[in-house]
Amino acid sequence: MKPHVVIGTRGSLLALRQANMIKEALEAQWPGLRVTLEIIKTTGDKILDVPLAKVGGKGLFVKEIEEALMDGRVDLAVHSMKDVPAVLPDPLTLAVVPPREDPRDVLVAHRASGLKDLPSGALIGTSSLRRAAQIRHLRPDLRVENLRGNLDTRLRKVREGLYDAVILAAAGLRRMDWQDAVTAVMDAQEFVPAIGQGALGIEVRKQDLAVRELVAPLHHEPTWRAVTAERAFLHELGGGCQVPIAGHAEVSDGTVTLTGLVASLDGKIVYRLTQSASFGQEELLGRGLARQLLEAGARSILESLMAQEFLEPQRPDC
Ligand SMILES: NCc1[nH]cc(CCC(=O)O)c1CC(=O)O
Repeated sequence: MKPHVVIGTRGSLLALRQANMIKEALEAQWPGLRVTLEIIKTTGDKILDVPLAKVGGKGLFVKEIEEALMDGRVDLAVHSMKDVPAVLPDPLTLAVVPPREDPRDVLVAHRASGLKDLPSGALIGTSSLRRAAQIRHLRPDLRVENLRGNLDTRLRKVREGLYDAVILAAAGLRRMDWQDAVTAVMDAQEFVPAIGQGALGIEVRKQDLAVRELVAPLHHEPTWRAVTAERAFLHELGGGCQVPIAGHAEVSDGTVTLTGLVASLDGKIVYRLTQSASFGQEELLGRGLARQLLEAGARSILESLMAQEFLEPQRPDC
């Protein structure tokens, strides 16, 4: 057995927490194994004052970590699946997807019990086009402003009253043990989460069989099926962070059920479909749902967004 493995991770509190969860799981599984963390600063961590949709390049939060993997500086990378682009560099692979945390979005509000009772004109902070479009669709009377930064920064800005509310992933708050901040949990059908939200992915060198064997016990098949369907959907749409795309799959009784959504930036147009398929058909399910949404009208939304000069195709979801 390999005596020592190095995990590459971003340096945010959430990324470190997630990397430590995997470190602890590996150490519990393999007594005597030494696991250390190597913090890597990514482009997404360096550029904080620009909306994610306008920061260039794909795999904003993963690229530098993938380089460290390919150089052999680290042996595995722990990512939030929603930051991982649909296509990985050839020498690397997603070896393992551990059990998913709550995939839903939550509202953290200053003085309200949910999205429905925020006063007209209330200011919502989010950097995600997906969240902004869905807020505007449900509550066109609210104001949405770009807000980036790590979880702790965003929570502080609501607490200090700079925003009336923010939308965050339940998973991040739960992993940090900050779920007390949650005002309301959004229904995943009504407010569709990001592709891969709540799931982690462990990326490794394809050829590194020793590391693949070490991480194999952390794999969770149902999560893998759900995330595979969601990512096939994203890939077929050719989309990412610069378009309001959402996708959420659930797994039960041999069936995967996928809901996909494409919206216009202003939230006025929303295309949403739900479909099921049997185990083994996850890729087809995701691709098929994407094609149906494109036919239904999503194609014209995507084309007009791609035509805008600051946008480029194939970017990660956020
Ligand atoms: N965009 C940053 C990011 N990447 C993953 C999570 C949450 C954890 C997860 O989805 O697993 C978050 C924070 C958020 O969106 O609130």
